[in-house]
Amino acid sequence: MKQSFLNVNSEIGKLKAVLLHRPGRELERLTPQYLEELLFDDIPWLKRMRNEHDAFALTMADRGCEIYYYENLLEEVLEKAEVKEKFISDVIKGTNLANPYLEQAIKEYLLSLPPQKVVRVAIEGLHKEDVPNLSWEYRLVDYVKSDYPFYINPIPNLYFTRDPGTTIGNGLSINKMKTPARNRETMFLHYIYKYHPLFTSSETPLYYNYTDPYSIEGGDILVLNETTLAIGCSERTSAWGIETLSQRLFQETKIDKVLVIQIPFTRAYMHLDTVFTMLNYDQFAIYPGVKNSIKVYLLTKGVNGPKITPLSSLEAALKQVLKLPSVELIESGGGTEITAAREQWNDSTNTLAIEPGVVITYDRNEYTNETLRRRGIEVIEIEGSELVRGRGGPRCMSMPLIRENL
Ligand SMILES: NC(=O)NCCC[C@H](N)C(=O)O
Repeated sequence: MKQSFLNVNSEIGKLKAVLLHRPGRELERLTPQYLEELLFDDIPWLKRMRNEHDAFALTMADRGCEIYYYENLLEEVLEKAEVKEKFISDVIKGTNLANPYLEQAIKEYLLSLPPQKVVRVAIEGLHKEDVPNLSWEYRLVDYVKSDYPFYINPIPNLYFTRDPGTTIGNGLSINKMKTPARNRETMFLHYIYKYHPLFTSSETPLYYNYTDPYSIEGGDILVLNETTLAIGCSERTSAWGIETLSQRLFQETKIDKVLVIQIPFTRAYMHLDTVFTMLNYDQFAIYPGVKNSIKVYLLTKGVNGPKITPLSSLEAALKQVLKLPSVELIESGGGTEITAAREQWNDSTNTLAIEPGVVITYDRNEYTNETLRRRGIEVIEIEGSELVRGRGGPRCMSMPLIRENL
């Protein structure tokens, strides 16, 4: 068996392959009423959003990175009839239709569609108006739920490909999402992992699965180097999720240290990478508003689970685990509290390193970008006026599959 297709041993090695999702009609199904449930704060304009996303993809491609898209990989996987049928059953299982007759009617409808259309419905959702002639045995639940517009919810967060899956070394973590709004995304990744030739023709260890009980999301996982991860303990990533993944990595891989960075549990910084990212060997971006509330713990191999050691400060912890004489924590926002908070909300700290010292950021975060440049970082700006409305930046919108080793 060939060695794994995946290879990510750092946050900053030259990016060679990445998994993206180009925003589609699922975004046009957001209405003010369901924004909170679907984890959005605003309604993006899809046409411009897609242009911005295409420019983001091109920026990476121009620097030698191969781009894979969820939609294409899924379509290829669903070419096999038996996989398509299983996939449709799993999509339906994840809905709350609550009537087996309705489930059966929707299953039959989806089975009649070609793979491309099934994938589109699985992403865009199925609005009641999409299938006006659907008929099934009506039960009380159908009357009770008649005001709800969807049979299958759209999944507008799929373009934040960072969160459902994480490449760690040559293996994969298919993450367990905190909220139902994002569960189907991880199910997609599981189908790709299980059935796509990229994975079936090689050996890829799986360290975590979406069926595991404790939540852990990719925006919280940073691969600092070959032997060290940082994992945010956050609104989305649970302490038990961190222990479980760490224990498995300690047993099965070269990883022997996990730096747990606890941040405030709040919507504005739902993942570690919304306040802290790696820019270069010894340089990091940090939102100053969390500096005083961060707590840090080191996990190492232990007897009944990882050994846990509280550490005094993030800076000291990074020096210790990376064996560096000094590290530079560069504060976002250009030195003003208000600007820092405003730019953090617009993902100033969510930088994506595409090689050491070279990052992609949103152009709107002028003060942070200027600060990074003054510290010697090459900042490549992309437009993100629409993309940002989902509360994520370049790091959130990318799942690295391959990075060159440093
Ligand atoms: N890594 C990230 O911070 N991803 C951003 C996710 C935003 C999305 N609307 C969410 O709330 O899950």
